[in-house]
Amino acid sequence: MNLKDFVADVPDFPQPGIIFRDISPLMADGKAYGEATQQIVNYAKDKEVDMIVGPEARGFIVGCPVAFELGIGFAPCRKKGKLPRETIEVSYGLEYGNDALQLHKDSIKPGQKVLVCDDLLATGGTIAATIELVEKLGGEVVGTAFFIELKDLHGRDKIKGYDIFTLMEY
Ligand SMILES: O=P(O)(O)OC[C@H]1O[C@H](OP(=O)(O)OP(=O)(O)O)[C@H](O)[C@@H]1O
Ligand SMILES: Nc1ncnc2[nH]cnc12
Repeated sequence: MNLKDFVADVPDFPQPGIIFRDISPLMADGKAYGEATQQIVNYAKDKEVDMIVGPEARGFIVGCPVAFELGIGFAPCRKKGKLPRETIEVSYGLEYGNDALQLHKDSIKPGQKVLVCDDLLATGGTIAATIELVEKLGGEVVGTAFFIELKDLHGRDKIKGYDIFTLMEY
């Protein structure tokens, strides 16, 4: 199955000059979504991962089924002001704006091995901020996994030294 057939390209969304890679068609196809999830599960299997962390919102779509398949927990990394209990926070830049991400202080225990999952690696701002949050809590990031990597935006340069798994490159 060519997973790229299940990704929609939307020109000029959310602003002129951006081609938005939309994974909604992939999620709508159970077989394609399952295959994409399974490939990340296979990548994670020999890493003895304790927890999955995914940044809001599309990181939940990728990370939650991976956590379920591996039989481990998922910690949501949310945009500022959404998590109800005590948090830590990091600000970051995106392809189209700036934001801040938070994790609950008790979501990762020191020494836990964490796999960070998201739908897409663009400039790398989101993944770098998520990694920073996990490490502030004492977690060890043993890998990062994405459905899509936008090579031209050089996101991987922001997370040099971390293991990166991507299913599709553009
Ligand atoms: O590598 P970067 O340049 O940081 O871009 C990638 C991030 O951008 C998108 O999220 P967005 O912040 O648009 O939020 P959403 O998932 O809520 O749509 C995407 O889901 C990644 O998390
Ligand atoms: N080009 C893009 N398409 C989809 N999600 C994104 N997040 C950041 N850049 C993106």
